[in-house]
Amino acid sequence: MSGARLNVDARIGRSQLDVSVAFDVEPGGCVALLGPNGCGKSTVLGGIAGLTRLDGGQISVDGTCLERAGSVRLSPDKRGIALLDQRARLFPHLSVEQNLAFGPRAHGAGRSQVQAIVADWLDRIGLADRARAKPHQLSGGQQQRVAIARAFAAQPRVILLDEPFAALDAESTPIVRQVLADELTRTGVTAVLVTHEMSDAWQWADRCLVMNRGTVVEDGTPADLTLRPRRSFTAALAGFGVVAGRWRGGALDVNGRTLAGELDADLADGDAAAGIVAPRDVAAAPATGSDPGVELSAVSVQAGVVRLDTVIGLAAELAMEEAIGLGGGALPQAGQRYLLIPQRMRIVGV
Ligand SMILES: Nc1ncnc2c1ncn2[C@@H]1O[C@H](COP(=O)(O)OP(=O)(O)OP(=O)(O)O)[C@@H](O)[C@H]1O
Repeated sequence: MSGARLNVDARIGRSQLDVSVAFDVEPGGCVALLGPNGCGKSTVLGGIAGLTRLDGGQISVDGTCLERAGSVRLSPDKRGIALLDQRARLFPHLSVEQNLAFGPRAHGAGRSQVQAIVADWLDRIGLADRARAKPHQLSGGQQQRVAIARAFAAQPRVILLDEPFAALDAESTPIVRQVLADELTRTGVTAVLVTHEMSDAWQWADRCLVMNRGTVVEDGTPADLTLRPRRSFTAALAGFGVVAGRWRGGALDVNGRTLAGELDADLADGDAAAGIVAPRDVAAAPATGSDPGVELSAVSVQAGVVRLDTVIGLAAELAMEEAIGLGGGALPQAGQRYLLIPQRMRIVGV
């Protein structure tokens, strides 16, 4: 099995939103779709899988048209595309082995061949001793492993992954991630991944598309988006501090307070804007009588680095000693007020 080229040009009208995206995925590539809730990511996957009808555009795999709005429309089972989402959606009345046998049998594999494929998969997902179990007798993580195996056993040309780990607990997540990572590497299948985690994009995707209100607003490699995000949503995903305000008089106006920064977007005076700054580029000082500073919303410590988050979205990272010095002998606490001074802020569109 190896990946196919996927061409997507999908326009789908929803009551609240018009979704319109176009992108290609190289054979064996993985594109991540990121974006706020309700921006249309799952709708795009539904369009590719054939679950949602296109109102415009077309979907092709290796040059073969699967759907062209208003003319061609292949049913989901004829597309060679697997969709894996948060819920395993196994056939509830079939055992694990029968679920796994479904795809190969539909592809016309003979009895002994199907048995061999199923045995191989059971082994690979570590569930050989649960072959006869029904889905409801398995944990959520085990069901998701079976769902991954069932999807790959059908030898898809493209796999669509819609937050496949979102419903799993902390114990199952690494196991399921490993199974999926192994299969993506082994098969080289072309993939589209919907995720809310930048770390997933780093692990799997060669390209990321950030969507907002039905369209792609940012497009780049995981490194591009992490090093130089151009939208406030992407910046927040990448761990930047983000301060919302308006671009006014050549600076960012945050509730009447002015923050200086380098403009990195095409903004007109009065437009909604966001200041984004890496927390390590923000200095902190005690609030003074003349400047009450901002309220800390959270204080967290990781590997000796203290992160101060504020109610306006600005964040600072300090060495432990510095933070204790700032707090007068103890770590600063949420609810206290400090001055946070961005050294190198960029101002982007929201
Ligand atoms: N079956 C449907 N029929 C009509 N509208 C729908 C349907 N499913 C979703 N929508 C609407 O389409 C829009 C996009 O939803 P979609 O689920 O694609 O967003 P999303 O980016 O995947 O969100 P999330 O991150 O919350 O999963 C929303 O306004 C949603 O209410």
